Amino acid sequence: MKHLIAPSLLAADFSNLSSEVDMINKSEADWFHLDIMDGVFVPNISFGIPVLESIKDKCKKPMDVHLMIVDPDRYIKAFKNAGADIYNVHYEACTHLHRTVQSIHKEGMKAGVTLNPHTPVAQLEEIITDLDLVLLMSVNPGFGGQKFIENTYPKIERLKELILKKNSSALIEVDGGVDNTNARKLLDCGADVLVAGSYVFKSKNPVQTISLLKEI
Ligand SMILES: O=C(CO)[C@H](O)[C@H](O)COP(=O)(O)O
Ligand SMILES: [Fe+2]
Repeated sequence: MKHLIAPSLLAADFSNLSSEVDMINKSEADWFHLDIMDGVFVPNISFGIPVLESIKDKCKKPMDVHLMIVDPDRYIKAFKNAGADIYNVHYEACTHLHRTVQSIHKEGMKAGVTLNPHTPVAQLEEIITDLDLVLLMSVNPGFGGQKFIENTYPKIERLKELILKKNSSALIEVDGGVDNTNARKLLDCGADVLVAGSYVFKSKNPVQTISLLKEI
């Protein structure tokens, strides 16, 4: 499978959101990556359901929603109604992860589980066959523009091994500090989806930057 690119709107110009969405629609990007932060699970607040609702009809590609919030179970239906296609919850925020994954699927969304940099992939051993996606954080969640954590490479390899061992079809997504210096190696280690925020939106030509990531 050709790898997928999911630009993170966290780094977009919010005063120009509509044209940023159009830019992604026109580009070779595969998904919209939407970072939801509640100021509790992570020390930052981003945007929420009303913003997604206002762009959902404009977004012509799947909406990959990354929930950096406590108790993500409470908002499964609300985000589904706001246009989410993929509902990515943090392992660290879920007490009854299996039930959460069931609820996400019941709403007709793909279920993703995100791991913070310190959380071992082995924590997913008993649930990996139920997942559509595992998102590995390659920075500590909460902010864009942070430095990529090098331990992500062997972590991808360990996750890939687990996925193969369990015959799971889960995709591996990597999020945080992704750019042209690490993308090739991330794909070689087994990543299927690359999230990129600052690298795309702070570049001179974001459409071209997305193509560059896509053609790696
Ligand atoms: O989840 C996130 C932060 O918690 C963002 O998706 C991530 O940081 C992308 O931004 P950048 O590419 O600038 O690191
Ligand atoms: Fe994210």
